[in-house]
Amino acid sequence: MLHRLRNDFRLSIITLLGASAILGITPFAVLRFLQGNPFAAAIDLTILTGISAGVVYAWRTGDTRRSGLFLALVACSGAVLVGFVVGEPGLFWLYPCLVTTFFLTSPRIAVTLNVLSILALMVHGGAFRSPVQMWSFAATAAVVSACAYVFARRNQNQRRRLEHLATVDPLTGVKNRRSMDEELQMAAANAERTGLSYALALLDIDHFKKINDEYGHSVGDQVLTDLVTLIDQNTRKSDQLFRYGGEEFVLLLPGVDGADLEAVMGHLQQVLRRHMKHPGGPVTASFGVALLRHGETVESWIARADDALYQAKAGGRDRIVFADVLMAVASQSA
Ligand SMILES: Nc1nc2c(ncn2[C@@H]2O[C@H](COP(=O)(O)OP(=O)(O)OP(=O)(O)O)[C@@H](O)[C@H]2O)c(=O)[nH]1
Repeated sequence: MLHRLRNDFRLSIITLLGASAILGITPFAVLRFLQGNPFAAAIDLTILTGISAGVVYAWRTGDTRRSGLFLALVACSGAVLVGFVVGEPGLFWLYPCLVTTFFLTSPRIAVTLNVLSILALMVHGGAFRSPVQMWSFAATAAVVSACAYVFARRNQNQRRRLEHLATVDPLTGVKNRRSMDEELQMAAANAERTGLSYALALLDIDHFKKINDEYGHSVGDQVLTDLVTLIDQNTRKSDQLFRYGGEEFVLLLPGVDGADLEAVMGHLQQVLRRHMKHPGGPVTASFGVALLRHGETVESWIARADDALYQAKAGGRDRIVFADVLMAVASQSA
């Protein structure tokens, strides 16, 4: 439970806001009932039920996007209803809601909800003693919303930048090993569910250390970025390339197997041979390819591709070894 709270920002916000709302609203529900206003108490109780349902849904399904939106809707409509029924004292409840919406849903939806809530109270008008009070309320609510919007946009941009830094290799711009782990797990789960075939090609540039040593690191870096560009230009949109480490890459190919897979890999090898160069001549790569087996773990899948790559290197490099046919395709002379 603590692990989920620590790793899922929106779930932790939903839980915190849910708990605060329950603690904050419950005494008012009781008070309003005791003061002889059962209608207002019933509204508070409905809001509490809605918030609790949203929190439970978020925990059960992990779908914090929908539950966040639902909670923002409950909070805003609840605050507006309280304003209608209780009048002036009820208006104060809208302020925490105007801020909360930005934590629960996207800034654009939050702004829309906030504007609609403020307008609803103004059009109804019953909660205000005078037009001056109504316009003061509108102005202060708009300022609170604007500040929360600026803060939320900044927060969203920073989170996106952090996500990018954590998942993308800065040199080549392809996804890094961390994202690869997630994508391969998703591929394995999808294969179990739909029966779609998935191939994994482990690709390693040959004698890369020599290129670095003889021509410098910047030439080595250029070879790495050239390789990524060439693979990007010569694979399907659904294929995904990851930097596995150093000069090693993983290419994930969904929906291809058998002779088609051999053709795709053969074509890729030809393209790299023809176009990948350094100042001293052509650059080649070795490939280990494995198809995901039924019920196989991602670790075993990678290990089989790694074994195949090892065979390709041991067999003389610049070749493709398919783990599944246990046969080296000696394509050096092709
Ligand atoms: N330029 C550059 N070099 C890197 C980068 N990451 C790793 N390397 C280098 O890649 C080289 C990998 O060398 P090895 O593992 O010996 O592999 P190799 O020389 O390609 O030999 P084989 O794979 O057996 O053909 C090392 O010299 C690393 O310093 C990088 O981002 N840029």
